[in-house]
Amino acid sequence: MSANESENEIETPVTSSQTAEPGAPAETRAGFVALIGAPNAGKSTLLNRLVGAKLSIVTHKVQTTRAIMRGVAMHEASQIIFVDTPGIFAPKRRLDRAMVDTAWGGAEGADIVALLIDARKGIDDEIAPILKRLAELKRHKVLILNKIDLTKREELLALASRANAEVGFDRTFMISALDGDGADDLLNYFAQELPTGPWLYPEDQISDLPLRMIAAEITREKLFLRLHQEIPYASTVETTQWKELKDGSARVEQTVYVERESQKKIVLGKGGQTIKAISQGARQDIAAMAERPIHLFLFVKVRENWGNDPERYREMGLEFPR
Ligand SMILES: Nc1nc2c(ncn2[C@@H]2O[C@H](COP(=O)(O)OP(=O)(O)OP(=O)(O)O)[C@@H](O)[C@H]2O)c(=O)[nH]1
Repeated sequence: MSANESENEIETPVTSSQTAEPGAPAETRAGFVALIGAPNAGKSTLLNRLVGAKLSIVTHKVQTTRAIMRGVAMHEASQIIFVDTPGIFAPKRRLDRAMVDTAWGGAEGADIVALLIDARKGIDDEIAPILKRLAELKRHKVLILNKIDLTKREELLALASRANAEVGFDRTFMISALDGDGADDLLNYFAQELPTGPWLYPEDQISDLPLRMIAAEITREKLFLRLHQEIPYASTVETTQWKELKDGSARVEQTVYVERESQKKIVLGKGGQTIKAISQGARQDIAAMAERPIHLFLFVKVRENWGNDPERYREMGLEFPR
């Protein structure tokens, strides 16, 4: 483990304007799909199918942001970024209830909102309030009835018409996330419907992107636990490198962005003590999350006006510009 304040050895994070690389198909599309579903509706199963392996790791959710990146699917010339909006379902604790509006904010920022329903369960007490709220949401909306392998056709049709009577979805899909039935149609649809524009993430980072983001969130948490009085909320952490090493460990480089030189000094602490302690705590948690030993390198950089740069937020996929 080491903490380093030098800026020279670090890769420059790739910005979205750089991601429309030569060789990429002419008309690229990219956007956010908010996948909402009750626990056990089959979200993870569906995402694993659409995005591919490596996703299971992101079940360790970080509940501090409005929308949580769950994975990125590349399909033809489209980059489909799936986000989760935790807290929409079953807000039991008071804190959760307070988070519900925030969670819906995540859905509002997405290009497409997709509601996944376990067709066997139908519209129960959990789903009914979600439908009500979705009806008011002015967004591109999609209904996905899952587990059709366990459901009779008549029941599916009845369920589809009932849900559509309430919400008026732009499209309804009937799928089995488990055996893959209907998954390709869904992927084609998302790929076609997202707005045209450059990809938001470089292709070679996609498989470990969720890991990178959760790792950044862990370090940010350590930073704020220690320095919340001195450091403004706008400060942030980005994982700039995640490299799997042959011995099964990973080398992770992160940059802590602050707005002023004086804040950089605070983050570093006397003789680098503060950043060392932050790094140590973060390394342990990242290693536990990624289930492998981690070599963590932290850098501190001053970036003025960071908080006002919406492009930055979008690039992180966590907060949507309004
Ligand atoms: N038969 C059948 N089972 C499915 C299907 N999709 C998911 N399942 C099963 O339903 C259960 C829940 O699936 P998950 O993908 O873990 O559900 P989830 O919505 O991600 O659940 P949370 O992580 O709690 O939000 C698992 O046992 C899956 O195997 C399907 O299409 N058919």
